[in-house]
Amino acid sequence: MSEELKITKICCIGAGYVGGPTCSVMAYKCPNIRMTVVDKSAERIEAWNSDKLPIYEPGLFEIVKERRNKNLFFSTDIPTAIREAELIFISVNTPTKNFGNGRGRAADLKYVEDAARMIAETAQSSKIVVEKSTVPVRAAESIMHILRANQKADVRYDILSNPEFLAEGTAVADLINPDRVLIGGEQTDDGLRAIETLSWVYERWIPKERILSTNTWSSELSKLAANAFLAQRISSINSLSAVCEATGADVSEVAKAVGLDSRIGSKFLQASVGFGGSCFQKDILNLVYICEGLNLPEVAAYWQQVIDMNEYQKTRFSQKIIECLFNTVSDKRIAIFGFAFKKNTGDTRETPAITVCKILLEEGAKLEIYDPKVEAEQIFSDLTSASVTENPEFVRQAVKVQSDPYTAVERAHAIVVCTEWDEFQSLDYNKIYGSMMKPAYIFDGRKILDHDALQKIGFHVQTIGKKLNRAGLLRSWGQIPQFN
Ligand SMILES: NC(=O)c1ccc[n+]([C@@H]2O[C@H](COP(=O)([O-])OP(=O)(O)OC[C@H]3O[C@@H](n4cnc5c(N)ncnc54)[C@H](O)[C@@H]3O)[C@@H](O)[C@H]2O)c1
Ligand SMILES: O=c1ccn([C@@H]2O[C@H](COP(=O)(O)OP(=O)(O)O[C@H]3O[C@H](CO)[C@@H](O)[C@H](O)[C@H]3O)[C@@H](O)[C@H]2O)c(=O)[nH]1
Repeated sequence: MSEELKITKICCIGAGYVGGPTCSVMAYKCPNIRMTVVDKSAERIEAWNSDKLPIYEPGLFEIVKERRNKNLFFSTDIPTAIREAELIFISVNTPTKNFGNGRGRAADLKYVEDAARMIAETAQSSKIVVEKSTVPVRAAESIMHILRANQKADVRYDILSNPEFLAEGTAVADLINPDRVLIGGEQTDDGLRAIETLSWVYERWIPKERILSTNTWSSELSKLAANAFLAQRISSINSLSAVCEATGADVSEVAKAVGLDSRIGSKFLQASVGFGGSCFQKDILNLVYICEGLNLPEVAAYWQQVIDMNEYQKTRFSQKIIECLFNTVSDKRIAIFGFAFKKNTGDTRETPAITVCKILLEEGAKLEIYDPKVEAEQIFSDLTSASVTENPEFVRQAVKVQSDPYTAVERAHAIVVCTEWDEFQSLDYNKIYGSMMKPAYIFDGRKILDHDALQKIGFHVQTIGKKLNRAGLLRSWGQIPQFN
């Protein structure tokens, strides 16, 4: 790599779950590159510059503390950061559109377009612009149009696609040691040179053989495809969890037996209450929308089924709770253990806990919610949103957020585990049993608890993909049984 390809200043537009951790790790691994992460939200930037970062990720605070104000800067001064940078990551949100054409399915690219326009207005020198946000196939073309239509003399732009594959809760580890880095670009001399330049940055800490380059459209589609494949595995095992509950098979045993086939592999076969998070549903809906637009209805229907199965699983689990509690939860106290969409994050976007709580609230339950990382304000904001209730005041009265699991379970009829936080495994369940109403129920939506031990204490335990109730199992033989 020649010296001229070296990058010394990078700007990242969007200081969210991707922009923040990605640039922090880049700053940590590339002390000679000055990273400036900008955002239009002054509140978010203030938090990145404080001791309470706006997102929780294991190991992130330590890295930020080490590099902040050395070669890692968080700022709202977007024009200056754009002007100074040689390479710009666009890492803004691309939510599902909630209006107009493609409502509920297409990705809303307005933030990406805003970022591209800001670059076009501000840049006074040539830039490599890198699409890090997850976007529909051919979105780079739109960015290119905007930039090139507003190009000043002596300013040129190269556009790259460099999707991010980090998972929340393990973002720092994923960024330090990724399975692969994907860089898509134009297959021209200029395009290949831009790919080489971005690759040079990643090569500061990632072995070159893990850096893959493709054409732009393959790179954009690969990101949607990877998420669709991962979510499809979860929906597949979740579909089988229903068969297990109806037959006496154990989904963990099935997943193990299936996953040991090296052609299938063991990861992402953990049956659960359903997948959540800001990406899987959004990206598959986007893929479905693209397929419909390409007049490929069979392909669209195939991927839509992954989402439909996930909805089925969340509803099925919630219905099971109601059925087991004698078909009524009206005025019953139910402790919800975990609200985040997975452990080790405070993120609640598309968390299955919202669906479970919504259904229980509609049936008149009183909820006592405990999550070690999600703020009460966030839980109330999620549960009073228009998609959950028409009556926010009713929800505020029916929900309490507790800062301690033992308080949450006092006089509760049931515990529902919605997130697989490790700490739920080491609670004192004898003490918990003592303070609950009887019969005391536990619904383990994450399959993390010791069900035998809980049953010995006296709990009635229900979980995903395994029938624990012996009487129910006997009843089920010779017929297609219901849950209990
Ligand atoms: N969250 C994840 O784990 C993850 C992983 C891989 C990829 N992605 C993708 O990365 C993208 C970003 O996701 P995220 O979770 O970080 O989103 P986020 O909502 O946490 O952060 C996006 C940030 O961009 C800022 N922003 C929006 N428009 C702006 C503008 N014009 N100028 C300056 N700032 C602007 C917002 O204020 C916000 O802080 C999405 O496309 C997402 O699909 C997310
Ligand atoms: O076997 C499994 C694995 C995961 N989940 C659930 O699936 C959801 C998503 O989990 P995960 O994929 O670990 O987290 P995300 O942060 O959503 O990461 C996904 O979405 C990101 C955004 O696009 C991608 O970058 C990552 O590669 C991709 O894993 C969570 O609710 C998990 O609890 C299961 O139910 N069973």
